[in-house]
Amino acid sequence: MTENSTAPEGFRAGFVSFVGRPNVGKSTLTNALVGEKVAITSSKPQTTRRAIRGIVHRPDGQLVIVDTPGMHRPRTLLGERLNAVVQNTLADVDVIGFCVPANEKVGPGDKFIHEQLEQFPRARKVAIVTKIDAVARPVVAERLLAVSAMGDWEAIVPISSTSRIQLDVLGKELVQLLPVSEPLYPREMTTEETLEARIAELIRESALEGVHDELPHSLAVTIDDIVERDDKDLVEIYANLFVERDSQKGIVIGKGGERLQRIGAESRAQIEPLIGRRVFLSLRVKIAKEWQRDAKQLGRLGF
Ligand SMILES: Nc1nc2c(ncn2[C@@H]2O[C@H](COP(=O)(O)OP(=O)(O)OP(=O)(O)O)[C@@H](O)[C@H]2O)c(=O)[nH]1
Repeated sequence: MTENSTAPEGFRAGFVSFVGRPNVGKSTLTNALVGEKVAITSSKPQTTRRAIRGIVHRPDGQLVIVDTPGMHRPRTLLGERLNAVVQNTLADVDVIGFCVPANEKVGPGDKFIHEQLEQFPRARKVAIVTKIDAVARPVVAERLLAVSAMGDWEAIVPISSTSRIQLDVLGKELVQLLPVSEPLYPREMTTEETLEARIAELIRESALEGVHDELPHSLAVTIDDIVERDDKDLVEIYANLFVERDSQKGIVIGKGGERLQRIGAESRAQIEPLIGRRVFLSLRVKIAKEWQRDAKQLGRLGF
């Protein structure tokens, strides 16, 4: 601590990343800890695309959460880029929270990811058993044992993000493993992402709601323009929804444009509180063929 320090003695700050198979609840956990909607959650796997930072301000420390996409074996170029993001992120964090869901057995997918963690010796490892609200206590105990048998952990913490069980305990455990440091970010900050990126993600989340199969990987949102009107208390947002195929375009738009309208209404309801203004939202659905495999297209869509 420096002479001018405003942080209390022993204050800690640093970077934490949650890893685990798709759908184990990493984004939901980030949101629950940060207390503001920052990462995409969806009932469909592999929807988190970007390293998003959520910042948890606690009296004892500051946790900067880097939310990584699910680690998986690359199949497309997009998959490879996601994994590159994961690699770069994990090489740099102080703590890795390895998440396994209480409502599924620890399996080969979990073991694969656990093995990858050896590449990051710098980070201290904590095991987190998520979704404990979804199972009976003996099942939680079984999972804790299985995780404990996998290796050495600084701590093993069972939690539920949706029922808010043990979140404070987890926060405390994570902070204790961070270096003693001044806060890294100002108090009022909860995320480092740009407003534009957050808006695009809210739209993407609404567009994915209730649709199935490979649509999650085949949907990208770009923002063309954000216009603040002088004559009214209104912000105009022009966004594009990119899909790969005609059939997917149909899914997004829905019968008579019904689904697209709902996507617009739902996104707007979330964007308005975010920017504190009334919003006019224009959504256009476009096809970018095979964009997942095309490096040029990926660059254009911001990956
Ligand atoms: N019952 C229960 N469900 C949860 C909990 N946390 C998350 N879920 C659900 O699990 C699903 C996946 O959650 P996400 O947070 O999107 O999972 P993720 O690990 O970030 O997924 P990817 O982005 O695909 O890597 C969602 O349907 C959540 O509502 C929990 O504590 N309890």
